[in-house]
Amino acid sequence: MAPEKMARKPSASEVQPKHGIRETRLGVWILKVAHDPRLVGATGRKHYEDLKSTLPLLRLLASDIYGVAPRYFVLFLLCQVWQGIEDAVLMFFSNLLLTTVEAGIKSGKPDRTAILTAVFARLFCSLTVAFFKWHGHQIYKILQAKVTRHYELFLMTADLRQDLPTSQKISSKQPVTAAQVWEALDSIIRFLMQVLRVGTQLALIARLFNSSAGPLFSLLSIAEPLFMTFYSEEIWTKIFFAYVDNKHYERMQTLHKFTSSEFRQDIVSGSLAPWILNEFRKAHEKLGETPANHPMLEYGEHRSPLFDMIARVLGDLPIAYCALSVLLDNKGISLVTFAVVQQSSITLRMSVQMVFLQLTEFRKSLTTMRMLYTAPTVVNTLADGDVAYPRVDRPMSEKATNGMSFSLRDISFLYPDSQSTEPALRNVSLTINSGELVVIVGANGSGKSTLIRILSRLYDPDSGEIYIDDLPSKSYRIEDLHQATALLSQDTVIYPLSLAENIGLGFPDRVFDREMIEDAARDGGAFGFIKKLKEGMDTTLDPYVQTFGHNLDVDPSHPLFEEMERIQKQTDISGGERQKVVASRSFMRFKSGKVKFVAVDEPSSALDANAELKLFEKLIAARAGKTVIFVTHRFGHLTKYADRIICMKEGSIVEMGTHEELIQKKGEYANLYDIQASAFSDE
Ligand SMILES: Nc1ncnc2c1ncn2[C@@H]1O[C@H](COP(=O)(O)OP(=O)(O)OP(=O)(O)O)[C@@H](O)[C@H]1O
Repeated sequence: MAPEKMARKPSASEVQPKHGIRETRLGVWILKVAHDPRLVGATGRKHYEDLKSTLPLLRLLASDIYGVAPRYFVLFLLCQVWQGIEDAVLMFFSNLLLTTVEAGIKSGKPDRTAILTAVFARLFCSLTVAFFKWHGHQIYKILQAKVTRHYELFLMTADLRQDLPTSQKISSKQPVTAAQVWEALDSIIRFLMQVLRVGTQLALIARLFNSSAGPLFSLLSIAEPLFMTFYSEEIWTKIFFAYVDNKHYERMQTLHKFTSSEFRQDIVSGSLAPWILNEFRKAHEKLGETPANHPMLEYGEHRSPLFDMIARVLGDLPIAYCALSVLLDNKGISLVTFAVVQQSSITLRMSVQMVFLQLTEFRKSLTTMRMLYTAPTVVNTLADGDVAYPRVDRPMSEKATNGMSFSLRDISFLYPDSQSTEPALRNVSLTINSGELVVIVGANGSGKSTLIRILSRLYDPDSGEIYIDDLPSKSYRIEDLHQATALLSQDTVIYPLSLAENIGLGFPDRVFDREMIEDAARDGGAFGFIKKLKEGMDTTLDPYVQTFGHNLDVDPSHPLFEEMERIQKQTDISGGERQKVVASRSFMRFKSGKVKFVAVDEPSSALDANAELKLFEKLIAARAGKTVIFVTHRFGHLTKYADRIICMKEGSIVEMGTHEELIQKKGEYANLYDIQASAFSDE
């Protein structure tokens, strides 16, 4: 079969500007290149506006960095400015030296003082270049460390102030890292210095030419880089997107995946190899000569030779102009100046090209900086109030001293970004009295944990109202409510800190109080196993370890290999022990004396029966002055202690009452209870 011709050189007909996008087929690829606004005069104004709007940003950035490291920033800028002008200065002194020498040769009487001065000036200049280069590097490293750390803290602060629903939104994820900020800053300064370099080189050339034709010559010197920038087909300076669009090539790539080991058992047992190879061969034949080179490589190929011809001629304009100016004007310029001007024009061309190459990066860097400064402006989803909790306007004798009271009025809630069509809570109305012990039961997904999260003000309902101690929950300072809440949930999170800190952070003000921490560890059941660990309370379970080895796998008995293994070794504890550490953190929290509401959401799934019983007993013993709500699947210990049991189903409360009342009712609760009870009676 004749190979299908799917690859052709792109022709004018293939280039279809549509919404500023040019589409080109390059072999098996389709390439879509965004229209470059630099080519259109009409957008020049927009560019100017853009640039104007970046000035306040640059000013903010400069004052920020100056605030972090004033001395290093000034030194860094000085080094950068020097690097921006050093080419022009070197060229100036070269010209001075050479013209002095030339004058001496011509007159037969060299001016020793002038030549020696010019030599020393040039030497001094070269030494200054080396000095600034070395110092510039040292200063760069120090400033980089200081600025990166400053922005790391800046971004962490912006991140950690977000509440739970806000942090879960894709739009509020941190778009930049501190390292990216430094890179952006570096590229902004490099770009500005490159512009300075071009400016000083232009000024030098105009001055060297020493006539009214100087500016014209400068212009001719930059004709070639300007042309190259505006008309070149360098893909990396453009915004583009490419994708493979060739069914035969796609088929070949798909079939090639069968060489991976995950399919080997199927291929061998099913004798699929001949079929795969045959299909691959057929697709190959159909693809024919169509190239599959990366579009970045293919793109420049379709440029017309005219482009190169024009660029070459423009590149020769400066030298041609010099020569012609000698012909037209007898005085002309000296041979040395001619050579220096020629050399300068080459350097200038390269500098101008660099400016345009760095322009895209400069724009990207400005965007990074804008994103950096918008990070702290993300508005939290949960409304913050200004009433202190506990309410100071209430006499101590009132019921608030027994714990937080809640009144939920017809609340409904669907998780933000949820894919579900059903809300997690639907029209829930409920009153929980101060000091009550409530147990919530219900099937998986019935909304128990969600109710706990709403009561803990981790989320706010979409509709309905919540009153806490007779005031709308939104009127309180959210931080106060969180300090008055101890949430012990099923998601046992161990922090990458020592076990002492893991427990101590229940009450951050006393995180270094070992005695208090040990006491909390005893209540949470963690003390026994922590004591047996080699490093006890100082053990860190998931420490930050970063190692780097090279060629160590050649000899696993090498002492360095053992060293690496020793450093990488991590301690782990069982799931139940993890739960005990987290429970101990809650007991530590109680010690702050601020806790008025304890929400316990199934924290005991990995605990053995004895440990679970002890945990519940300790929690119940600590309930004085607190409202306590347990979520559980296990009927028994808790349901019998409870003042009230709430039974949930599909986001709604279906039953409420004491254990006896609900059993008599023979409804949802009795049904769930019977299923568990029958498991034991059948044995
Ligand atoms: N973070 C979340 N994002 C989106 N949907 C969620 C999220 N958490 C829970 N849901 C959904 O909300 C509903 C209620 O879940 P919830 O965790 O409150 O149930 P539950 O009764 O505690 O269940 P379980 O007994 O399994 O712990 C479920 O349909 C669940 O899929």
